[in-house]
Amino acid sequence: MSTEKKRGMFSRLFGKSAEPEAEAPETPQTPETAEAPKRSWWQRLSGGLARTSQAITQGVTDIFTKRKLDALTLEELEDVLLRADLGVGASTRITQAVGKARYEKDIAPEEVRAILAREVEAVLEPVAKPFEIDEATKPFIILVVGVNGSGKTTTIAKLASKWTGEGKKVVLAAGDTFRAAAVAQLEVWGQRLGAEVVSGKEGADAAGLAFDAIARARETGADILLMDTAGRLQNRAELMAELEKIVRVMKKAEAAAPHAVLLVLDATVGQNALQQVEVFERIAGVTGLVMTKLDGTARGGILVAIAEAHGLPIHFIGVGEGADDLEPFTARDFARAIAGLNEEEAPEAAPES
Ligand SMILES: Nc1nc2c(ncn2[C@@H]2O[C@H](COP(=O)(O)OP(=O)(O)OP(=O)(O)O)[C@@H](O)[C@H]2O)c(=O)[nH]1
Repeated sequence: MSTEKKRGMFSRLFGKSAEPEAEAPETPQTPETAEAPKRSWWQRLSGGLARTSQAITQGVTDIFTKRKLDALTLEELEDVLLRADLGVGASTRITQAVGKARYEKDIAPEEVRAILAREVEAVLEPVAKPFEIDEATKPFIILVVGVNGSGKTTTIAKLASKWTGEGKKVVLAAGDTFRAAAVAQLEVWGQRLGAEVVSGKEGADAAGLAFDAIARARETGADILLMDTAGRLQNRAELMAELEKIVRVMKKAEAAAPHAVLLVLDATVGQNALQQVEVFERIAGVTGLVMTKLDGTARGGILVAIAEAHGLPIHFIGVGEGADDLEPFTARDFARAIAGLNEEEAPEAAPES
């Protein structure tokens, strides 16, 4: 990505210019101090998933308004789910579950959407795992991998913002040594967030940089080391070999490293994401997924297909470019949002006896 683009990305993330200032601001701008009225996570999630949920709800309404539930309407429902990229397995199962409900009878579109939400939640629940940082392991070393432009650097900035905001000491390693713009950008973010950035010269060996970054994070008593890497297509053997080397060298510095390997997936790439998971998992030992750009697609069901196919934990999802637009993944909220249901009301507190 060009330097210009990266600058735009910075201002979208933190509402500020990406240029380092002559004088550092007294209080770094964080999402908490930004002036825009804060939308709740549900508002951002349902807003971000609007394209997917509209495609599904419109499809369901068109099919089931004034028509009974039979083989033809079920087939049409399955097509709507496949178009939203939920994958064959989940689409077939959901369709069967709807079929069982009221075969040969009328069914309201709302009822279909409720069944859909329930079934999607059942697929996602086992993979919706909070990202855990072992506090006893310092530095906790996180390697961030993915194809070009999937959102790695943005995700690192969002996570670093979250964790520095919680008072954790974070070191960033600018492992995308191919692009000077990426390194410069991470340095600006580091400055803003008060996180040290370890970087090398353009074209420097990324594995060597990883080794140095671990040493530096240790020296400075950091809680977390977030290691960025260059984007690489999963079918480019030499780039995947370089990634293998990064992992190998990290282990020389710290036998248990990396403690977590996050694969950042761009939801807009559709079914190709399934292959990305397979290759990155094999090469780098991916421990969990971050799915970005769910706001940029009507095919957000891909997350369901990935959950079914791979069973890897999904830790975070991104539904926009702002620092607040990345949140821990929860199966129920996601399922309700793509089925076009409302936010679930908090259960009322039990009356005191
Ligand atoms: N709409 C939207 N855009 C996002 C999201 N996450 C990241 N982006 C945008 O995606 C673009 C690429 O993000 P980067 O973080 O540069 O991606 P990268 O993986 O580091 O890219 P390379 O270093 O080129 O491999 C930027 O314009 C980001 O603002 C998201 O959840 N929603």
